[in-house]
Amino acid sequence: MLNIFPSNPADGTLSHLSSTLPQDVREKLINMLLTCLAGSELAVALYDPDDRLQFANPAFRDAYALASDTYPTWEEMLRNCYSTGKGAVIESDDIDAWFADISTRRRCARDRAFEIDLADGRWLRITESMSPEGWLLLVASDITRLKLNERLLERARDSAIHASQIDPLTGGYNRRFIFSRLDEMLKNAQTTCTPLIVAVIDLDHFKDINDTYGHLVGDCLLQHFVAETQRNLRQTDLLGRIGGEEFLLLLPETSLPDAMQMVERLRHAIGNTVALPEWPEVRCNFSAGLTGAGPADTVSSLFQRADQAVYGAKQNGRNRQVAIPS
Ligand SMILES: Nc1nc2c(ncn2[C@@H]2O[C@H](COP(=O)(O)OP(=O)(O)OP(=O)(O)O)[C@@H](O)[C@H]2O)c(=O)[nH]1
Repeated sequence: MLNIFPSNPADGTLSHLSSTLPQDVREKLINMLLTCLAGSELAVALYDPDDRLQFANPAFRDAYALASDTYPTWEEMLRNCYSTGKGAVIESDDIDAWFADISTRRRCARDRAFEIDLADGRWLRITESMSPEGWLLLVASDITRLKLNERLLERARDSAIHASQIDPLTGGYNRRFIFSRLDEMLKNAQTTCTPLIVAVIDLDHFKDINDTYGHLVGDCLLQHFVAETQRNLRQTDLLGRIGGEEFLLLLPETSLPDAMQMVERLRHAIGNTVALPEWPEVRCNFSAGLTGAGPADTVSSLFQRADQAVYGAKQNGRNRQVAIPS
């Protein structure tokens, strides 16, 4: 059934054609249009006001897995896609609920555009135009290449973000990221008058470990420290590597005594476990310097105080913590 031109076309273009062009010229034009559509990569279809397909070119039939002699309604066509797994991909466990949702957007605007993906992996961008009588023209172009480029760009963006935040050796946060979070957390703590504890943690005698066992063993110890610490942190706490064997730990909404208890637990847990089974004698001891954020603190003053505290811990014999209140 081909019924593109109703007996009294009200569509502007068709009226124009019918009123000004002789019958034979009109037929020639229509034939030419149909020939172009038959060979076009654009998928084109026309639905009548009852949403029944009245015309579809081969590209459209191919996209929606429609046999050449079928003229289903829009809903029949999509239900067929759903049940056969061909044509348009419909990701839903409940096809009726899916139709209820999608129907709220269909035929609501004269022109609209959207994207769909097909079971064969292609992506189409569809534009719909509706005539005043409710005839719906669909034109779809293949945007698979664009989509793939978009995916590549997204992946590149994600790995750039990852690289800008993550320390490649330990997989923990890097210096830039942890300091930017410290800035945010400090502002938040000062605005909300909630406590924030900052701890600088420095592994002890790390040079000796490198010198005795080699750099790779030192690397493994750094990885072990980060993994073990992260395992012991709350979700809101953050650890970042700010130097070779130096780390910054941020503990929001924590009092200084609680933070000291937590760091002490961590120091025992890490120092008492065998980090590297091949070298059971190698232990991961650290010194820590803690301080709390005050109302007048800046990132720099806070860090300097925590750094001064860790220096005190080193001076006092290492493998311990020193706290300087805000
Ligand atoms: N394996 C390894 N070593 C590193 C890395 N970054 C820095 N280092 C080493 O860490 C060591 C730090 O030495 P020091 O600053 O003297 O500190 P320390 O030996 O731990 O001494 P204290 O801090 O005083 O206990 C140096 O030998 C650095 O080469 C790294 O990514 N991997």
